[in-house]
Amino acid sequence: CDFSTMPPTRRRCYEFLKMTSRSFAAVIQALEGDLRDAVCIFYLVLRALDTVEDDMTIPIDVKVPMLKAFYTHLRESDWRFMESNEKDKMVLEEFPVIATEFQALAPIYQTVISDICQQMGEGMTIYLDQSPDSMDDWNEYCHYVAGLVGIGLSRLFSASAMEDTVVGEDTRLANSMGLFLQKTNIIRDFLEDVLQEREFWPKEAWGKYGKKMLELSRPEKRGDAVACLNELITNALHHIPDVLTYMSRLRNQSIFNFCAIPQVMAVATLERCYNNPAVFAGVVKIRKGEAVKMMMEATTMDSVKAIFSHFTTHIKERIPPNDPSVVTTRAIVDRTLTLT
Ligand SMILES: O=C(O)CO[C@@H](C(=O)O)[C@@H](OCCCCCc1ccc2ccccc2c1)C(=O)NCCCCCc1ccc2ccccc2c1
Ligand SMILES: [Mg+2]
Ligand SMILES: [Mg+2]
Repeated sequence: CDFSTMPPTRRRCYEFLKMTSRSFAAVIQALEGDLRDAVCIFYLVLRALDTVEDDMTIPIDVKVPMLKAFYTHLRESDWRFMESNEKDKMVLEEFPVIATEFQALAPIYQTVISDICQQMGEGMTIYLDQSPDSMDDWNEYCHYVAGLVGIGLSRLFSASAMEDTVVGEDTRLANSMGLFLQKTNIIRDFLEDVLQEREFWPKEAWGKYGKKMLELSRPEKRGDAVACLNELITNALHHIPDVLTYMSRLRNQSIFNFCAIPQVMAVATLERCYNNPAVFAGVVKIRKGEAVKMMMEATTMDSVKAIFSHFTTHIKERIPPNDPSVVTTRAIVDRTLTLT
C-alpha cells in the first residue's frame, strides 16, 4: 500500500498493526481494495478490546463496564484509556486515531465491526472471573474471542462482494476458522498463561489429573500432562473438516492467502506440540524457515490440503498406543487424511 498518499491517521493505524501483530500484519496488508483498511481497523479495534481483557491490573468492577461499553467508543472522537500496563497499550492510548479511521469506513463495514465488538466485549465479561470448565465452555470462550472474528471477517468478505454471500452466511464454518486458531494458541501457551494465573485449558480435561492446572507442570505429572495435551489437540483437530470446507469456497486470491496462512501455521504448531513434554517447559514455536516455506506454498487449495495431510500424517505416526485418546485421535486423523 502507498503510505505516502495515505492520510496521517490511516498511516498511524498501519504502524499500530505492524507493532501489535507479527503474524497478521503482513497478510492483512496484502488484502485487496477497501477490504484492506476494513480488516486493518477490525484488527486494531479487537486488539484494543483484547488488551483490556488481558490487563490483569484493571480491577474487575472497572473492566466489566469497559468491555460492555467498548463498541460505543467507536463513534466517539475522544475516548482513550491511559492506565493500561499491557504490551499493546498504545492502541488504547491512541484510540481516537482508530475511531477516526473506523468512522471513515463504508457504513456496512462499520456495522459489522461494531456488532462483533459489542458481542465480543459482552462475551469476554462472562469469563473474566471463571475459567472454562466443560469442553462446551471452552468452545463458548473461543467463540467469543476468535469465532466471532471469523464470523465478522466472513461478513466483511461478502460485503466487499469479493466473496459469495454464502461465505458471510455460514457462521458455523466461520466460527470453526477462529476456534482452530484460538485453541491452538491456548494449547501452545500453556506455561506462559498458567504462570500469569490464567487457566484457559478446560477443567474437564486437566481436572482428571490435579486440583490446579499448574500441577500439570510438575515433573512427576509429565505423563498425565502429555495425556491432557493430546486430548486437547485431538479436540482441536475436529475443526479441520470445517476449515477445509470454508477455504474451498474462497475465490479471491488475497483473501485465500489471508485465511490459509494462519491455518497452516496452526496445524504445524499442533503437530509440534503433539505428545511433546516441551509444551510444559516453554513455548513451542515452529522454526522461522519452516513457517516462511509454508507461507509461500499456502496459495492454492491443493497445496493447503497437502500441508494439512503432511502434518496430520506426522501426528498419526506419533500416537502413543496407550494414550487415553488414541481411538478418537486415530479417527479424526484418518478422517482428515481422506479429506486431504
Ligand atoms: O494478546 C495477544 O497477543 C493474543 O491475544 C489472544 C488472547 O488474548 O487470547 C487472542 O485474542 C483474541 C481476541 C482478539 C482477536 C483479535 C484478532 C486477531 C486476528 C484478527 C485477524 C484479522 C482481523 C481481526 C483480527 C482480530 C488472539 O489474538 N488469538 C489469536 C487467534 C485469534 C484468531 C482470530 C481469527 C479468527 C478467524 C480468522 C479467519 C481468517 C483469517 C484470520 C482469522 C483470525
Ligand atoms: Mg490477548
Ligand atoms: Mg485475551
